[in-house]
Amino acid sequence: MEQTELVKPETLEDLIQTLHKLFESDSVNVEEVQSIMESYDSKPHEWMKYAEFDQYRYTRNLVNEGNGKFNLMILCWGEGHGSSIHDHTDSHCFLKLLQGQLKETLFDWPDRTLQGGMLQRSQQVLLENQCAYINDSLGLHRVENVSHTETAVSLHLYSPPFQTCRTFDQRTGHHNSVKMTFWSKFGERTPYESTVSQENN
Ligand SMILES: N[C@@H](CS(=O)O)C(=O)O
Ligand SMILES: [Fe+2]
Repeated sequence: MEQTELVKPETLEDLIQTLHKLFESDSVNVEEVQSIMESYDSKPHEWMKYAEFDQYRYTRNLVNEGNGKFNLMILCWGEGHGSSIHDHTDSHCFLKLLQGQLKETLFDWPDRTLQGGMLQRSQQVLLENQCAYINDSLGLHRVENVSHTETAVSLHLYSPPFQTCRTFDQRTGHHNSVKMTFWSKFGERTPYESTVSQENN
Protein backbone atom coordinates (compact mmCIF):
# COMPACT_ATOMS: atom_id res chain seq x y z
CA MET A 1 0.00 0.00 0.00
CA GLU A 2 1.21 3.48 -0.79
CA GLN A 3 2.25 5.48 2.23
CA THR A 4 1.43 9.18 2.24
CA GLU A 5 4.42 11.27 3.20
CA LEU A 6 3.49 13.11 6.35
CA VAL A 7 4.78 16.62 6.60
CA LYS A 8 3.76 18.99 9.35
CA PRO A 9 0.94 21.18 8.03
CA GLU A 10 1.93 24.83 8.38
CA THR A 11 -1.56 26.19 7.84
CA LEU A 12 -5.16 25.03 8.23
CA GLU A 13 -5.31 24.87 4.42
CA ASP A 14 -2.27 22.54 4.40
CA LEU A 15 -3.93 20.38 7.02
CA ILE A 16 -7.12 20.11 4.95
CA GLN A 17 -5.10 19.11 1.86
CA THR A 18 -3.26 16.40 3.78
CA LEU A 19 -6.54 15.11 5.25
CA HIS A 20 -7.97 14.83 1.73
CA LYS A 21 -4.99 12.65 0.78
CA LEU A 22 -5.24 10.50 3.90
CA PHE A 23 -8.92 9.80 3.29
CA GLU A 24 -8.54 8.90 -0.40
CA SER A 25 -8.13 5.26 0.53
CA ASP A 26 -11.00 3.31 2.06
CA SER A 27 -9.25 2.43 5.30
CA VAL A 28 -8.56 5.04 7.94
CA ASN A 29 -5.22 5.01 9.75
CA VAL A 30 -6.33 6.46 13.08
CA GLU A 31 -2.84 7.14 14.48
CA GLU A 32 -1.79 8.88 11.28
CA VAL A 33 -4.82 11.18 11.21
CA GLN A 34 -4.48 11.91 14.92
CA SER A 35 -0.80 12.81 14.66
CA ILE A 36 -1.24 15.01 11.59
CA MET A 37 -4.08 16.90 13.31
CA GLU A 38 -2.01 17.27 16.45
CA SER A 39 1.00 18.57 14.53
CA TYR A 40 -0.87 21.58 13.16
CA ASP A 41 -0.11 24.57 15.43
CA SER A 42 -3.34 26.45 15.84
CA LYS A 43 -3.26 29.98 14.44
CA PRO A 44 -6.46 31.86 15.22
CA HIS A 45 -6.33 34.10 12.13
CA GLU A 46 -6.58 30.96 9.95
CA TRP A 47 -9.81 29.68 11.48
CA MET A 48 -11.42 32.84 12.87
CA LYS A 49 -13.89 33.14 9.99
CA TYR A 50 -15.45 29.81 11.03
CA ALA A 51 -15.56 30.54 14.75
CA GLU A 52 -19.05 31.85 15.48
CA PHE A 53 -20.32 31.69 19.04
CA ASP A 54 -23.82 31.51 20.46
CA GLN A 55 -24.71 32.82 23.89
CA TYR A 56 -26.54 29.67 24.99
CA ARG A 57 -24.88 26.57 23.55
CA TYR A 58 -21.92 25.33 21.60
CA THR A 59 -22.06 25.89 17.84
CA ARG A 60 -21.04 23.56 14.98
CA ASN A 61 -19.48 25.29 11.98
CA LEU A 62 -18.76 23.30 8.83
CA VAL A 63 -15.32 23.94 7.33
CA ASN A 64 -14.86 21.21 4.71
CA GLU A 65 -16.82 18.26 3.33
CA GLY A 66 -13.77 16.09 2.58
CA ASN A 67 -14.97 14.81 -0.81
CA GLY A 68 -17.83 13.05 0.94
CA LYS A 69 -15.36 11.02 3.04
CA PHE A 70 -15.36 13.22 6.14
CA ASN A 71 -16.80 16.36 7.66
CA LEU A 72 -14.37 18.83 9.19
CA MET A 73 -15.93 21.37 11.51
CA ILE A 74 -15.10 23.95 14.14
CA LEU A 75 -17.01 23.90 17.39
CA CYS A 76 -17.21 27.01 19.54
CA TRP A 77 -17.80 26.57 23.25
CA GLY A 78 -18.83 29.51 25.40
CA GLU A 79 -18.08 29.57 29.12
CA GLY A 80 -19.76 26.58 30.80
CA HIS A 81 -21.10 25.10 27.54
CA GLY A 82 -21.12 21.32 27.14
CA SER A 83 -22.58 18.46 25.14
CA SER A 84 -24.85 15.74 26.45
CA ILE A 85 -23.55 12.17 26.71
CA HIS A 86 -23.62 10.93 23.10
CA ASP A 87 -22.42 8.36 20.58
CA HIS A 88 -20.80 8.98 17.16
CA THR A 89 -23.04 6.91 14.87
CA ASP A 90 -20.34 4.35 14.02
CA SER A 91 -17.98 7.01 12.71
CA HIS A 92 -14.42 7.94 13.61
CA CYS A 93 -14.28 11.12 15.70
CA PHE A 94 -11.13 13.23 16.00
CA LEU A 95 -11.21 16.25 18.29
CA LYS A 96 -8.39 18.80 18.30
CA LEU A 97 -8.19 21.82 20.57
CA LEU A 98 -7.61 25.07 18.69
CA GLN A 99 -8.08 27.37 21.67
CA GLY A 100 -8.68 26.99 25.40
CA GLN A 101 -9.33 23.67 27.14
CA LEU A 102 -12.10 21.07 27.12
CA LYS A 103 -12.90 18.33 29.58
CA GLU A 104 -13.81 14.99 28.03
CA THR A 105 -15.65 12.41 30.17
CA LEU A 106 -15.86 8.85 28.87
CA PHE A 107 -18.79 6.57 29.69
CA ASP A 108 -19.50 2.90 29.14
CA TRP A 109 -22.54 2.05 27.05
CA PRO A 110 -25.54 1.68 29.37
CA ASP A 111 -26.18 -1.89 30.44
CA ARG A 112 -29.80 -2.87 29.87
CA THR A 113 -29.72 -5.48 32.60
CA LEU A 114 -28.44 -2.92 35.08
CA GLN A 115 -31.13 -0.49 36.22
CA GLY A 116 -30.16 3.12 36.53
CA GLY A 117 -27.09 5.26 36.18
CA MET A 118 -24.37 5.26 33.57
CA LEU A 119 -20.82 4.55 34.65
CA GLN A 120 -18.23 7.25 34.18
CA ARG A 121 -15.03 5.56 33.05
CA SER A 122 -12.42 8.30 32.85
CA GLN A 123 -11.83 12.00 32.39
CA GLN A 124 -9.18 14.01 30.63
CA VAL A 125 -8.54 17.67 30.07
CA LEU A 126 -7.61 18.42 26.47
CA LEU A 127 -5.10 21.21 26.06
CA GLU A 128 -4.44 23.50 23.11
CA ASN A 129 -3.31 21.54 20.00
CA GLN A 130 -3.99 18.13 21.55
CA CYS A 131 -6.07 15.72 19.47
CA ALA A 132 -8.31 13.08 21.05
CA TYR A 133 -10.02 10.18 19.31
CA ILE A 134 -13.19 8.23 20.01
CA ASN A 135 -15.52 5.80 18.28
CA ASP A 136 -18.53 3.81 19.48
CA SER A 137 -16.49 0.72 20.32
CA LEU A 138 -14.46 2.81 22.80
CA GLY A 139 -17.59 4.18 24.48
CA LEU A 140 -19.59 7.38 24.79
CA HIS A 141 -18.50 10.82 25.85
CA ARG A 142 -19.50 14.22 27.11
CA VAL A 143 -17.38 17.27 26.29
CA GLU A 144 -17.44 20.43 28.40
CA ASN A 145 -15.82 23.81 28.61
CA VAL A 146 -15.76 24.02 32.37
CA SER A 147 -14.12 27.44 32.40
CA HIS A 148 -16.22 30.38 33.58
CA THR A 149 -13.85 32.92 32.05
CA GLU A 150 -12.43 31.42 28.83
CA THR A 151 -14.10 30.24 25.64
CA ALA A 152 -12.85 27.15 23.78
CA VAL A 153 -12.62 26.28 20.09
CA SER A 154 -12.14 22.75 18.73
CA LEU A 155 -11.64 21.18 15.32
CA HIS A 156 -13.61 17.95 14.73
CA LEU A 157 -13.27 15.41 11.98
CA TYR A 158 -15.98 12.77 11.49
CA SER A 159 -15.65 9.94 9.01
CA PRO A 160 -17.94 8.93 7.46
CA PRO A 161 -20.03 12.10 7.94
CA PHE A 162 -23.25 11.77 9.94
CA GLN A 163 -26.26 13.98 10.70
CA THR A 164 -27.86 12.28 13.69
CA CYS A 165 -26.52 10.83 16.90
CA ARG A 166 -27.94 9.41 20.11
CA THR A 167 -27.88 11.28 23.39
CA PHE A 168 -28.10 9.48 26.73
CA ASP A 169 -29.60 10.32 30.10
CA GLN A 170 -26.89 9.69 32.69
CA ARG A 171 -29.39 8.69 35.40
CA THR A 172 -31.49 6.21 33.39
CA GLY A 173 -29.30 5.25 30.42
CA HIS A 174 -32.24 5.97 28.11
CA HIS A 175 -31.40 7.48 24.75
CA ASN A 176 -32.90 9.79 22.14
CA SER A 177 -31.99 10.31 18.50
CA VAL A 178 -31.10 13.90 17.75
CA LYS A 179 -30.45 15.73 14.52
CA MET A 180 -27.22 17.70 14.39
CA THR A 181 -27.09 20.93 12.50
CA PHE A 182 -24.60 23.59 11.49
CA TRP A 183 -24.59 27.11 12.86
CA SER A 184 -22.59 28.10 9.78
CA LYS A 185 -21.21 26.46 6.66
CA PHE A 186 -17.99 27.62 4.99
CA GLY A 187 -18.07 30.81 7.04
CA GLU A 188 -21.69 31.71 6.20
CA ARG A 189 -24.44 31.64 8.84
CA THR A 190 -26.96 28.85 8.16
CA PRO A 191 -30.54 30.08 7.51
CA TYR A 192 -32.73 29.94 10.65
CA GLU A 193 -35.11 27.15 9.47
CA SER A 194 -32.36 24.55 9.26
CA THR A 195 -30.91 25.18 12.71
CA VAL A 196 -33.97 24.88 14.98
CA SER A 197 -33.61 21.18 15.78
CA GLN A 198 -30.09 21.22 17.16
CA GLU A 199 -30.31 19.34 20.44
CA ASN A 200 -27.02 17.82 21.46
CA ASN A 201 -25.79 20.83 23.35
N1 LIG B 1 -19.67 15.04 18.83
C1 LIG B 1 -20.22 16.34 19.20
C2 LIG B 1 -19.23 17.25 19.79
S1 LIG B 1 -18.39 16.60 21.11
O1 LIG B 1 -19.03 16.76 22.30
O2 LIG B 1 -17.44 15.70 20.79
C3 LIG B 1 -20.77 17.03 17.98
O3 LIG B 1 -20.33 16.75 16.86
O4 LIG B 1 -21.63 17.93 18.13
FE1 LIG C 1 -18.61 13.89 20.49
